[in-house]
This record gives sequence, C-alpha cells and structure tokens, in this order.
Amino acid sequence: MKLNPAQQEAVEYISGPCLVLAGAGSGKTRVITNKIAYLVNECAYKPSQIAAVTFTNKAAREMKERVSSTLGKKASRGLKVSTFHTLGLNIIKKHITTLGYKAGFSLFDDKDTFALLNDLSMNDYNGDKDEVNALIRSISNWKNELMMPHQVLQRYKTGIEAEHGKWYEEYTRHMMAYNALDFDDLIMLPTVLLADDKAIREKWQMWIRYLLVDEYQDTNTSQYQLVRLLVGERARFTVVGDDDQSIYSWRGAQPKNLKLLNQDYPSLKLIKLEQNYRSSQRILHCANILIENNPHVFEKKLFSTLSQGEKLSVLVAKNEENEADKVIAELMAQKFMQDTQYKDYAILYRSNHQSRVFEKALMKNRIPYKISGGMSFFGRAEVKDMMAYLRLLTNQDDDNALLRVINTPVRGIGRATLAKLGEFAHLEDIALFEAMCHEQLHAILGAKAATSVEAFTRLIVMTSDNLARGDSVAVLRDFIKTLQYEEHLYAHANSPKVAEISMKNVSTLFTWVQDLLKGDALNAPMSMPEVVQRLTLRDMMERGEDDGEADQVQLMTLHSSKGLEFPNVFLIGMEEGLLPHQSSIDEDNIEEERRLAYVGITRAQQKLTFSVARERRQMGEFIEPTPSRFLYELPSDDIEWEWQKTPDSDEVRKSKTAKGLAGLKSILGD
Ligand SMILES: Nc1ncnc2c1ncn2[C@@H]1O[C@H](COP(=O)(O)OP(=O)(O)OP(=O)(O)O)[C@@H](O)[C@H]1O
Ligand SMILES: [Mg+2]
Repeated sequence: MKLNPAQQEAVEYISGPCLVLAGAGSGKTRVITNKIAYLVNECAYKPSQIAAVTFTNKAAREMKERVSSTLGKKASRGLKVSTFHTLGLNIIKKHITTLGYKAGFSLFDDKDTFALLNDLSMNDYNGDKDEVNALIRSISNWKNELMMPHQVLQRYKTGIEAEHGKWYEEYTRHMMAYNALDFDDLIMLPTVLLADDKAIREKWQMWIRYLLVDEYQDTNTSQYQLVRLLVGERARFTVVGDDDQSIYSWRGAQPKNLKLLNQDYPSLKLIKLEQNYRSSQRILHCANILIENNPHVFEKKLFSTLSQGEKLSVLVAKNEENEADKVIAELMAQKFMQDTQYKDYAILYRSNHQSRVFEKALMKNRIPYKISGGMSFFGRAEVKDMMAYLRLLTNQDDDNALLRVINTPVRGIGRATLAKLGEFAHLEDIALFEAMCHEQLHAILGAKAATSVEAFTRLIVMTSDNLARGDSVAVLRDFIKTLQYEEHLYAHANSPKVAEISMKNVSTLFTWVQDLLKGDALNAPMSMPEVVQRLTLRDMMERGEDDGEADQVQLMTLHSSKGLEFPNVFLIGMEEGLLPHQSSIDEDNIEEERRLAYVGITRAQQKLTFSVARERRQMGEFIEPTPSRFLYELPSDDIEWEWQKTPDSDEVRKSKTAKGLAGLKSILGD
C-alpha cells in the first residue's frame, strides 16, 4: 500500500516531536506501524529502542503482527508495543524494590479494590455502594492527577475531600501491606518514579530512543507526564490522535493535552491527514456534518475518494425484542445479498445492557456472535478461582486472593476461625497467610481448626516452592488434583456439561500460563509472578475487547469499538436517554455523547444502519423514547427511515423478513 504525501511526511519526520492530528479512518494508526518499520529500516534504530503505545491489548497485538510481517519476525524482535498500562507495569517491575514493594506483587482489579475500600470504610459508609464508588472515583482521579495521599490531606482539611483523603491514605497503606498495586498505580508509580529519580529517568530515556503513541486524545494527566518523562529533552516522539474521538473524559482523559503539547514543545511539527480511506462518501459526509455541531479547537477536513455508497438507514421497531429481530433479519438479508461473512458485521451500542436482547435473538437464530465486554473469560468463576490461587501462590501477602480461595473447595475453615485469624493478623500487623502459619496457631484456634488451616498452608507453601523450581504446569495440575477442584466443580454445577466446560477453561488458563512461561518469537520468557501479573492485567484490559478471528458477528460498546473498522455496522438504540445517555443529558455533557456517535458512525466502511424502538422497558416500566437528536442532525438526504420505504413497513417487513429468514436458513443449511 502506498502512503499519501502527508502520511509519508509523518513517517519520515524524525528530527523532532511530531503530532499527527486527523479525523477517523485517515490512516493515523497506519502511520504508526509504517513509521516503526521506517525507523528500523532507514534510520538504524534497533527494534528494542522503539516503544509504541496503543489503547488496547488487541490493538497492540495487531500492531506487533503488522510490523513483524513488514520487517520479518526476527528483525522486529525486542520491539516494545503495548498499552500504557503494560508499559507502566514493565517499568515498575524493573524498580519494584525502589518503589517499596516486593517482587511477587499482585494486581488488584476493581472488584478487589471495591472489597478493600468497602471493608476499610465500613464504619463510615456501612457498605453503601454509592458512597464506596464515590470514594473509588476520588482516589482514581487523584492518582490520575498524580496526587499522593499526603498532598491530598495537605490540600483538603475539611469536607468530603478530606474524608476521602483519609481513606486514600489508609488504602495506600493496606495495598503496601498486601504487596498489591491497582490499575491506576501502573501509570502513577512509574511517572512519580521517573520524575523523582534522575538516574532511573536517564536509564529509561536511553532504553526508549523513540516513542510512538496512538489514540493520544485519550491520555490523562499522568499518561501525559509519563510520555514527557520518557522522551526527555530529546523529544523524539510521534503521537497521533483525533480530538473528535475523545471519549474517555470520565477516566480523566484530557483532549486539551493535544494543545498542551504545542506549548510544551514549541518545535512540535503538526501534520494533518485529510483523506479517509475507510468509509463511503455518504458515511463520511454524515460523520462530518454530525461532528460540526461540536465546537472545535482544531479545524479538520476529511474527504474520501471511495464510492458514494448506500444511504444510511434507520430501522424503526415496536419494542426491544422487535428491534433485535429486525436488526438480525436485516443483517441476514445483507449478508445473503452481498455474500459476506458474519465477521463483517458489527452491532454497536452505548451501554452493555443493550446487548442482552440481541444475544438472545442471535442464539435463537443460531447466528455465531462474540460479545466483547460481556462475561469475559476472566470473569468466569473457575478462572477467577484459579487466578486467585495463582496470585496466592506467587504472593502470600495477598489477603484478597487468600479470602477468595480459602473455602473453594470447602475445607472446614469457618467464619469464626477466619475472624480470629483476621484479628490476630491485625494485631500483629501481618498478612493473613502469615497469621495462618504462626507458631501459636493452636493456641489461637483450637486443635481442629488449626489442623485444617495447617493442611491448607502446607499445600500452598509446598506448591509455591515447587513452582519456583520449574515444570510449573505439571505442578499446577497436581495442585488442583490435590485440591479436588474438579470434584468441587461437579458438585456445584447445574449439569455435568457445565462442569466440563469449567474444567476446560481451567485447562485453557494453564495453557496460557505455559505459553507465557516459555515465551515465543515476539515475547521473552517470563517468570511465574510475571505470568500472573500479565494475566491479571489482560483480564483488566480485556473486559472490553475481543480477540476474534472467528467468523462471528461482533457485538460491542461504542467505547470498545475505537480504532476498529467493519464493512457493515448497526448502531442500535438511537434514542434520547440511550445515546445521548440520560446521565450525560442530565449533566449537560452532550458533546462527549456526540463524539461517541461519531466514533460509531466512522467504524462503518460500506453500510451503516441505525435502529430505534418506539417502546422500551426501563426499570420495570414502559417508556416511549424519542429518536436521538443525533439522527436529526444528520443530513436528511442521506438517511432513509424505514417508513419511507414501505408505508405499512412494520407488518409488511415482518412477513417479508420472516419468509426471508426461513428461506435463508434453508439455503444456508441452518
Ligand atoms: N495510504 C493509504 N492507502 C490505502 N488505504 C489506506 C491508506 N492509509 C490507510 N489506509 C486504510 O484506511 C483504513 C483506516 O486506517 P487507520 O485505521 O490507520 O485510520 P485511523 O486514522 O487510525 O482511524 P481511527 O481514527 O478510527 O483510529 C485502514 O483500513 C487502512 O489500511
Ligand atoms: Mg487508529
């Protein structure tokens, strides 16, 4: 593929900092991959001196593959392509003791964090979910703003901030004791470390000679600073982004970082790309018109030389069930007429709950599909159990992991026993596991309970030692045999089939462990604690992702569709209250919702279909929503509402599509 002159310029400009600011589908990501190859081939950079940061693991994988297919597998070895969080994790790992942690640290996911903060704040909030979530948000925001507990407490002496600040301090102390980090720490800690420690900073600036960042509009303050510290004075970097696609303000993303960049680097080279290679003229025109309703800091134009394309359509359904039926019938009709595959179709929505009705209907019609962000592999109980065991095996200070597995399978360690142990651990200021190994155990618990506890700790210590010695997967398989975990699954599953699937998932997890331990052409071998950290991070990141090569219809939220493209897109639930979301309407945050709609529309290459329902269930009541204001902002000449096709559309279409579906099924052999 030949790059256009502006893309070529962006690829070849290496003498200083470079910002590529351009609309959707203009080849920004393409510039990054080509530039990596250019740096290696033409500028004598070693792959190991280049780091590229993307927003999702999936994007990172794709980029790695693309580069290695250009450069060859061997030549691209050592290249660092990752998400911000994985990059942060790698920095942390190198300096973990400087940061005051021990090597086998655990990563806490949001559930762990919730459990811990809920516990800590019990006296104040009495388990009130909203209060705890507000606290979690405060802490997360402070971390994104790089504010440490003592700074927070200095700044706020009274009010809710001071109260949250107090818990922030407590939380940080406990996380240290658990030898655990949370998601935000993965960015905050390396940033603070690089800012404070000149020697470490200079080391990293030597290691990373060129840095590239995709989706730059979604960086938050700590990520912005991390980039600054990594590139240093030399400022060898290229970042690409689109302010119209900034959709993570709720996570602290600051589109103003694009502007800030200009101030921080006066020599910044700004390159704009104006040709869109993704979408039909009509889709692109609609996207441009929609986003014109937002105020703009940067002027951008986008054109396409692809065909005019079909009109965008709007399906109008009676209710939610009917919406799913209609969308699926339309999808099948399109698939049949265009002779396309399932994976050429994406169904996008604003909120996760919208997928349920669709999932049911897809199953009913036996259409293969993949939901990203639904119940992920890592969300399954058996995988969570195993991950908790793995965490405990590599870090015995991890109380949360211990609590998850202590009675899975049941081993007669009751609540009263746990309470006593907890109290003792608290008094001695030691981890729960350490308390369980204490020489006074019999005195604390009594003989029977102490024996159960000892059997458990002995197994964990022995397995943990064996793991350190090697042949880890064999050790793990023995371990779950001793646990009688399979028996536990069969005893608790609704059917043997379910238990069998669960065991298969455990097997899959172990295979991943094995692969990561061994390493491959692109990834260096890892130690067991590294494997556990990597898998936990993957879990946290991939709740919104898929890795589907399979021929399946893709269902995902608008947020997780970022950067992707599909020949045919359905954007469902185009109603006031859904898109724009009610909370954004209430908070007068329509612009971000419009950017979300823009992201959705610009995922489509050839055909874009919206849907609205005339009746929808909301908290047990039926409401009659109005179609989204965004539909009315689109140029009416390019949109075809369903009733414009057939006046009595609902009935006629229903019978047509029912026949159509039956016919299609018989042709496709069901
Ligand atoms: N010079 C080119 N010639 C032909 N096709 C191109 C060219 N540049 C990019 N493309 C194609 O255009 C599509 C969009 O490119 P890409 O995903 O890099 O855009 P983007 O700007 O990163 O989009 P987004 O803003 O959605 O992330 C891809 O299919 C890509 O292969
Ligand atoms: Mg992109």
